[in-house]
Amino acid sequence: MPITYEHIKTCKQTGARLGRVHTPHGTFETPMFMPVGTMATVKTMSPEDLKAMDAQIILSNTYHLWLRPGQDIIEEAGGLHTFMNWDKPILTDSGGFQVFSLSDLRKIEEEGVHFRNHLSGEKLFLSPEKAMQIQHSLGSDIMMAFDECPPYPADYSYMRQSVERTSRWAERCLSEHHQSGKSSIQGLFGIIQGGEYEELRKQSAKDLTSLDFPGYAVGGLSVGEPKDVMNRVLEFTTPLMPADKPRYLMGVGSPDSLIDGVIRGIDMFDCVLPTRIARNGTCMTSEGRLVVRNAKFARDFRPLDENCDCHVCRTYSRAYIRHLIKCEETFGFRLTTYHNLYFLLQLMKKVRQAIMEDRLQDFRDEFFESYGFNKE
Ligand SMILES: Nc1nc(=O)c2cc3nc(NCCN4CCCCC4)[nH]c3cc2[nH]1
Ligand SMILES: [Zn+2]
Repeated sequence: MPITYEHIKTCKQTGARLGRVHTPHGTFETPMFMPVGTMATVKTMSPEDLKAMDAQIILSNTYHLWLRPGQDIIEEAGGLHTFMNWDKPILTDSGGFQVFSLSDLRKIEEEGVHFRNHLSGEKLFLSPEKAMQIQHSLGSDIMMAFDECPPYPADYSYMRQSVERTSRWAERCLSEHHQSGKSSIQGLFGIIQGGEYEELRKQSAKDLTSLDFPGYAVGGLSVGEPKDVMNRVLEFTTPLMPADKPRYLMGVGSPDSLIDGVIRGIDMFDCVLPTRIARNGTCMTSEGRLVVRNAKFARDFRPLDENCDCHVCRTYSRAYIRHLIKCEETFGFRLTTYHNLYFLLQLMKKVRQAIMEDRLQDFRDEFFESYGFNKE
């Protein structure tokens, strides 16, 4: 069993859990945020930067690495860990979401998905088996099943058909995985779909938990639905997921959504938000978002966040970082990216501490107050 979950405690104030996930490349504590390294790099960060900020696991993408450089090159390099010089855990998304969000979709069939390469326009085909073969070549510690992430909103009948097909695809992923001979060194998580429909979430959870996955994700969220819809879906979905296995909410990364997801029983998160907004000069701080490229910071020699102890905040000023961003200097993007990732990783460390002290609801209220979120 390459992936195991160790439950440490449940917060007495909320449903939040403290745990550890053991993988072939090491253990990470949960609740945990995963920096996204789509093209085998967390944009502008080195592995040393990621270790300095105590990132314990990163995410990469099957779809992108299949297209460029190709999984055969990465396999020849000895796998993704060696290729990118990251010796801690790696989770790879299966390509389901990327196909639907990046390519002009041609057709979803029982066998798989026909679409065009979003770079070259060439016709491509991705199936559950192919998605598993690519992830086996990459050698990720945690692989994701190949699923359909339906658009939001989607009507009930479409969603039901999609859930049933995703469940059949999950079975095909599992059998491909067991036939690969890699099931002792790589783990596979199932992805629960069903949109905002409780009956379909129940059906999807029943189908997938009847198959023995070492962990489960909640898919089909963070696709444009309002936050209260996401929170409602989590409230009736996480109780359907095994308590003794990791629960992963895909594509979620704003500070309020992370805290609210943890309170509803989620252990793992990933999102491009911190790294993406960093590259347009927007920073997450304890007092809310700070758009450092704004002219008002031209002579502001304070750190990005006066409550942050990261290397960037101890060394550089808003004025200097604003200057670099305005000049499109790569070093500027490195500084905002480092701080944003550090901010979210520190937030998760404070969340784990609050769970240990049974005060996560209080922590949520304090954080929302200072960050400027409404505390509804
Ligand atoms: N295999 C798979 N299945 C999903 O249902 C899924 C659902 C997802 N939902 C998101 N949302 C990403 C939202 N992100 C927010 C910041 C800007 C870019 C988009 N990523 C996802 C990835 C996913 N991967
Ligand atoms: Zn900082």
